[in-house]
Amino acid sequence: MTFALETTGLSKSFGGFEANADVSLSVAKGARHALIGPNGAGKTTFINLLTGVLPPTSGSIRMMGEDVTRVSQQGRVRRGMARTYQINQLFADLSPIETISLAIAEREGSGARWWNRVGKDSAVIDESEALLRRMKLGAMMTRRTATLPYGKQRLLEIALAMACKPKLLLLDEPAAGVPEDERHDVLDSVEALPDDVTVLLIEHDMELVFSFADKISVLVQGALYAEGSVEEISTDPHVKAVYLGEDTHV
Ligand SMILES: Nc1ncnc2c1ncn2[C@@H]1O[C@H](COP(=O)(O)OP(=O)(O)OP(=O)(O)O)[C@@H](O)[C@H]1O
Repeated sequence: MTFALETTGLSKSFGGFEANADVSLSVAKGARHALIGPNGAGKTTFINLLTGVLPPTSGSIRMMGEDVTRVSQQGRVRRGMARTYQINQLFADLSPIETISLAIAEREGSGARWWNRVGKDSAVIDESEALLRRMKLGAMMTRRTATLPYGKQRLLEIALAMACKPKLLLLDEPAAGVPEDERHDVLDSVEALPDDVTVLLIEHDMELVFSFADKISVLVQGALYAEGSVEEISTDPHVKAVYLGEDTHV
């Protein structure tokens, strides 16, 4: 079987400290896979290895069957990998429609040309508007990004990743910092992502993980600790003991 993503024995050491230890994880094509684990378990390090931000100490990464362990960050993006970040990294002075149109034009190889004739390429504008509506940003697409509610800014980050037309989307804590009254917009939008996009979600919000995932992997102290369905992981006494505790909002 060809997986959308497959790591084999992936390890990363910082000095003598092993942040990822022999992680072999397979994400099926079209999966809704969640990676959970306590603070400091090595989730962000793992994403940084997947995206090529950090080189692994050992092990390999395959994407759609191809070994990408030594492929650059840009090369992985070209092969269909997109990520969102834990920290908001948007252009504060642009509107969502400008941000997404620029990303789509860039994808189509006409970034600078499009920028010189803002608003003239109707195919780019149409695709941007459709994407923004799908991400519940339709009513705010012309506002300055800096003035959007925080939850909407997080949705714009996902829309920006989706503008690359990814095959594999890595979502790094999309609900982190989102106020309670905006959380459901994020949950709904993540659930409405297209079926043909494989999604690996890193998240502390267990309500989002349990409603979204068809498979969950648990990372503890850099190593894979358990894997299974929502039912299996949510009822596993060992996982509960090391991670979930009494409260599902860790
Ligand atoms: N560049 C680095 N140099 C040294 N140690 C690092 C580096 N990056 C991460 N670490 C350490 O590796 C461990 C795993 O960190 P990481 O950020 O990957 O965990 P995490 O599971 O994403 O945590 P959180 O849920 O808090 O974001 C931590 O102990 C961290 O201090």
